[in-house]
Amino acid sequence: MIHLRLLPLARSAYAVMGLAVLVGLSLSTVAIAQALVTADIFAGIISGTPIGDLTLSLVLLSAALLARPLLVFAREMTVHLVATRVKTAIRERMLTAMFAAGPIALGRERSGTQQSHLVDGVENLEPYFGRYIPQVLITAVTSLAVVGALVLIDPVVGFVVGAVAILVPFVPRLWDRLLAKRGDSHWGAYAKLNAEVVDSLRGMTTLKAFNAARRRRTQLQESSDSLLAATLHQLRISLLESGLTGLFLIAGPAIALIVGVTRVQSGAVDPLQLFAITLLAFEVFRPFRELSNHWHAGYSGVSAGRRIRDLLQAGASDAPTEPTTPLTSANGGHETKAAIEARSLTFTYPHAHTAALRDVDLTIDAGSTVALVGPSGSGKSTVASLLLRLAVPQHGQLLIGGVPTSSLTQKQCAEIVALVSQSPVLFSGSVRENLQLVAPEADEATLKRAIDIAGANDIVTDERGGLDAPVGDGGGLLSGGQKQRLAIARAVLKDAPILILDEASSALDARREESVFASLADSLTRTGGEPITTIIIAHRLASIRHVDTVFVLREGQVVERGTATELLQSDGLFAALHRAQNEQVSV
Ligand SMILES: Nc1ncnc2c1ncn2[C@@H]1O[C@H](COP(=O)(O)OP(=O)(O)OP(=O)(O)O)[C@@H](O)[C@H]1O
Repeated sequence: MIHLRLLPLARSAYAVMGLAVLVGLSLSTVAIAQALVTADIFAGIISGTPIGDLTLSLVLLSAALLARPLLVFAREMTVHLVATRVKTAIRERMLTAMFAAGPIALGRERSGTQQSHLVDGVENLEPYFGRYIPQVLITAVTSLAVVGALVLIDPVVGFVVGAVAILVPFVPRLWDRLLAKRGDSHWGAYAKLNAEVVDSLRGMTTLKAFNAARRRRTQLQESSDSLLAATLHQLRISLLESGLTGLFLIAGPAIALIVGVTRVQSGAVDPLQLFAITLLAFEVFRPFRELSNHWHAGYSGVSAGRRIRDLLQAGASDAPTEPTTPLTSANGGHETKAAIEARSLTFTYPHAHTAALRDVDLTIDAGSTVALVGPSGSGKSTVASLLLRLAVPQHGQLLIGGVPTSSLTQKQCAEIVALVSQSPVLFSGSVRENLQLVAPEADEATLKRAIDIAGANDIVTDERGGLDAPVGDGGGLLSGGQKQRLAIARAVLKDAPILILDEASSALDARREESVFASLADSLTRTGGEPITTIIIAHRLASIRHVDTVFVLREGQVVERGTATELLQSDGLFAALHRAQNEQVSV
């Protein structure tokens, strides 16, 4: 059965799949030729033909025997080629779609599940596209041709064999729906187990700290049992189907032989032609046997393929992929690139019931330093996400340099905005590799300057290995504060017009935080000499007392704005938060 809706997943490999079909057909032609020549030799031997007269047939038989392994080799190579093309293209498309969809859209899908789709799911497509689909065409053409040859030898035998051959692919179709359901639940159970394993590995410290490893193990055991049950269910149906198909494949040649014998007895067929009938009947059903084998191997690919197709469709973002609005020319100069404005900005996360931001109006001048403060969940990080265009507002506008983010590409926004998030991600490798991720061309001096500004010199001491000091998996060899400072250095290196520090220094002690901010304020001008707009999202209010403007958010709305001194005097939410923090400190 061909799933037409999955076929576009293999569009980059259509030509190689065509080649695989050609090689398969050549292999079938050689097999048929071998059957015919063998039948000729048998008939010759039985009828007492001198061996010399069979020389040509013997040479042809030898040639067929030599050609078959060569063609099998060629088939395996083309299957590999199809697999490589399909897998590379799909993984590329999936990654592009996942990047386009962004963390907000993908946030509901577990990382381990995404990993299963990307790795094992795509791997499972190999037998489907590499072997099964070409084999469908090879089977149709070969069986039809051989049935035609049988009809030429004897129409009755030919039609009977043809009728049985038609039944072979149709009977198992009765199971297709059930098999699809079982395949889906098998893939679902597999992806769930994988997601739980990934979660457990990532959360190993937490599990140990809360003495929850045993409970987690029980959970994993349960998921593993469900996977086993789903595998066995699927296997049972597969075996039933294989058995039935196998029965037809044995019965087909047997029926051909029985009909052939009766035709010989009735004098309609020459007894010597019985060899050709028998051997050709085997060739009618041989491709079906291969098709059945590939079907079972490829079925996991069908279940995974459906999920992959859904994921690709979900990732089809409405974001422009080509810049339609050049930021600089539209707004006459570099400086304006860093100006930010929100007009009645309203945003609700997918599947959320309440808006994270409601009717927000704010203006941030280019080159200024502002702070977003407010209680947890008030919408501060959401502003950062929208500036990076991880989503666009449902109502109102967010403008960068006078251009709504909805008219900008994600790439444009990523070029303009450097974000240090609450939990920055470091990649396994050295300090240098992590920094060069954003500035591949940066020389030693530039890297060291960024590290200096971020106050991260203790990470690159000679004992650690300097810039080549390893950071460990996810930055596991660094302390929380060191990770944050390295992430700040990385953002500084990006040299973007807008820098957002989202709780970027929460793990630093107050004195070090102050010194990092002071050093940032002193040095933050872009390479071209333009000042950088800095947005600081912070809970520790003492650290933002020098910013130009403080915006106070509550339940998605800006409820206060002004300098820290003005806000303290007005005795509103900011002053209340400030008092609460001071009380905590004095306790
Ligand atoms: N990916 C998401 N999907 C659904 N809702 C979300 C998502 N991210 C955040 N929210 C919700 O949006 C609201 C604003 O969240 P946001 O992270 O912007 O708050 P915040 O002010 O930065 O909080 P904090 O100070 O705790 O970091 C919260 O109610 C939060 O639960």
